Amino acid sequence: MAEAAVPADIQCSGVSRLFDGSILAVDGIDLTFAAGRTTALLGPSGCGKSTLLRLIAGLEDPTAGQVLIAGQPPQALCKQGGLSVAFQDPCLLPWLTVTRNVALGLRLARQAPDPQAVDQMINLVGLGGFQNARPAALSGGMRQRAAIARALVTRPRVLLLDEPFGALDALTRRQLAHDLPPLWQRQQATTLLVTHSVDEAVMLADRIVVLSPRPARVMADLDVTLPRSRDPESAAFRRLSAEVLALLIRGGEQAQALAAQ
Ligand SMILES: Nc1ncnc2c1ncn2[C@@H]1O[C@H](COP(=O)(O)OP(=O)(O)OP(=O)(O)O)[C@@H](O)[C@H]1O
Repeated sequence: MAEAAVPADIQCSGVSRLFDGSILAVDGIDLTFAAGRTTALLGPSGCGKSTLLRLIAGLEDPTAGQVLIAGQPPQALCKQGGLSVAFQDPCLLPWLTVTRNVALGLRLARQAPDPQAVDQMINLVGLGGFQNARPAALSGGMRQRAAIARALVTRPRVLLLDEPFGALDALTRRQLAHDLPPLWQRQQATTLLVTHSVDEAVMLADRIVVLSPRPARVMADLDVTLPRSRDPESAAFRRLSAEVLALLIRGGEQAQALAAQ
């Protein structure tokens, strides 16, 4: 199995999304995500993070502005099987084994069957020995490992992750956040990670974009220059975490002050 796909940059120009004529979820986002980098999107609950990710995935259309991936609309990359999405809910088909659930990723991306790649990916995510298990026989963390395997087996150029570890207990979350990111970093997919966890963002991302309370606007955009193999106990890590947390809190306070006017 080839390790890396050809990366693709993502360009959001003036992207807005209005729901039901009055709920502005995303407002005029101008962001470029460089090919092959991992960006964490952070923001308060309900601010529009998932909407922005869905717009980039081509699952929603913007009401203004446009999203281009490698110069094309997202739907073009989807049709070529170059874009994978993983959500908080692993969305496995309960009647299929792990192997067939992961192989489904290739089918949905219109790629040729590749049993060897499927088996290799299952082993890489740490599910070796569970190829014939059905989702009901797996723990929550194992199901999420299978979902990530399904997303990565296609070697996507763009990987969109919406709180992939969000529904897991703290220990499992930590374990998966340790085990799985090296796999997508090795594939060099352009990765966007929506998360509520400041520490997860600082641990995994090359860049952190902090969004304002709804409607989502870019409030801060930081490069994470800490070397890889980051130590969450180090002074530099703690300093950056505190800085990002302060930005989030400040954004929430500003929104409250505006609402009270
Ligand atoms: N299909 C829809 N129809 C109407 N409103 C919607 C729709 N999808 C999202 N919204 C609204 O848009 C806003 C942003 O929602 P979104 O799910 O993008 O936020 P989020 O930041 O991902 O939230 P959370 O962190 O809690 O998952 C919310 O007010 C939500 O109710």
